[in-house]
Amino acid sequence: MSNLRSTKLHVAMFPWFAFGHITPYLHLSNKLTERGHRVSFLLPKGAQAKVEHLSLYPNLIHFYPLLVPSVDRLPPGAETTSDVSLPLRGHLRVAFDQTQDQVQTILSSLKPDFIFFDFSPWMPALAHQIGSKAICYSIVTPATQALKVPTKEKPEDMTVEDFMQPPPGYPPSCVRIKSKDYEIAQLKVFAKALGTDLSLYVRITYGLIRSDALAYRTYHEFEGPYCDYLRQHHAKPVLLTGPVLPKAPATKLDEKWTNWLCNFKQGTVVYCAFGSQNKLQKDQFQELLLGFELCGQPFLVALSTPDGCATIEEAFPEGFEERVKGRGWVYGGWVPQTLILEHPSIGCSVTHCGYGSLWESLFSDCQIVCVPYLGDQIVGARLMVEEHKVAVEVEREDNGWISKESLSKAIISVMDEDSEIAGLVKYNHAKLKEKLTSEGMQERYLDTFIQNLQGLMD
Ligand SMILES: O=c1ccn([C@@H]2O[C@H](COP(=O)(O)OP(=O)(O)O[C@H]3O[C@H](CO)[C@@H](O)[C@H](O)[C@H]3O)[C@@H](O)[C@H]2O)c(=O)[nH]1
Repeated sequence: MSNLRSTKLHVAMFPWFAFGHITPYLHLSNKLTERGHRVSFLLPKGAQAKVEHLSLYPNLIHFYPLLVPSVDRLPPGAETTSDVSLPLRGHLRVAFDQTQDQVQTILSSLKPDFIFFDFSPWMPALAHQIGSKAICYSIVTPATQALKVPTKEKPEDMTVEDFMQPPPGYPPSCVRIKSKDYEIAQLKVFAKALGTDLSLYVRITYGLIRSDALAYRTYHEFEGPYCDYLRQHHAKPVLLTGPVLPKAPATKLDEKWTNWLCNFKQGTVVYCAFGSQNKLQKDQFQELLLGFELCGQPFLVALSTPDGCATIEEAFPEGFEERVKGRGWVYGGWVPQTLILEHPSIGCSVTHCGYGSLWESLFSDCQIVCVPYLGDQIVGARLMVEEHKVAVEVEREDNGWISKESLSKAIISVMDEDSEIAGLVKYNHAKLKEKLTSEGMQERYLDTFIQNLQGLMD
């Protein structure tokens, strides 16, 4: 064992061509190289310049740029999901698969000990051919994958109806997909083949089935039963890295934000952001703003400009700016979320429950309101609301619409100090946060993760 522990690993990373995937893979790479291991990182050529500043150990993290082939209907030069609208994502996956020859040439010469991948079901065969182990490293909550383990011989045969029922042996849990039109529509997106491409479900599931081990960015203390269920169902090791959030930036929150936030009492400002991918329709955007207005609290909302509008101001509801002057700020760009969540005036995080934002909200002292959009975000919200009871979820209408009353009601329910639910989620959140932020926990998880990898080596 002591020999194994001193073995320095060489890990290759090949995440899906999306910054939401590349970034967490890079955060893990930093943690591996901090311990003296070596990382070879394969990514689209143009993406390298956008992320290499995140690499903390440039002497141990080596980037290998890939040329993303031009594929029918893909805009020229498209490399990542940021360059491609939702309906064309299937074509990007085709281009992603067509990098296989380049990937094979690079990996065959590197012969890493491990290859981490998520969306390339062909990777395990390639890895085994060159004597590497294939680790399916998922950047979303494992509870999502536990709910959707294939219960038919072929993942292709799974239907949306199959996903509505938890699979046999699924942990006793309230984490479920609800039979509402909106949630069913999200499942359909996941299960439907796009153009010539496999469905996302089939693509991911074959990766899970063929890999040597599964890895997740979570703690057993947060969603242990789902990890255990996956281990049992797939009959292979399930390794946990912990959330691996990057260290808070050394910089302080800019005056632009602090000057405004300082106008408000401690714990009163509602912060809202929906991650890197969500673009709302103008009518839903306006309704949400009216919901913030209605809740009566000060608010800082960072959302992208809705579809079809040139500026964020153009999308404001009639008279909104005047009415909320001095207590509401709607910002149409990128904000320093982790620093904002730490500001003492912030008292509530209204989040889409992307896995990164979910962890950041959990590690803050804010009350949490969940507004999930995509499949894994819905499951993440259920974990927070139904399982751990640390948050509330905004009620949607069957078709997915969120009314101003519904948003405002959810915010008031956690911000009104006299409300029973506010006290309950605050108490549970504080208890869970204490458990998840105990001294040295993240580093211990990473040490164990690496030992487990070393144990997988022949
Ligand atoms: O104005 C902003 C908005 C976001 N962030 C940061 O950007 C990251 C966003 O990550 P995440 O919360 O995971 O959201 P998305 O990028 O939208 O998430 C995509 O990737 C996630 C996995 O990482 C999935 O769970 C989601 O479904 C998928 O939409 C977080 O660290 C935020 O702190 C900012 O700093 N400023």
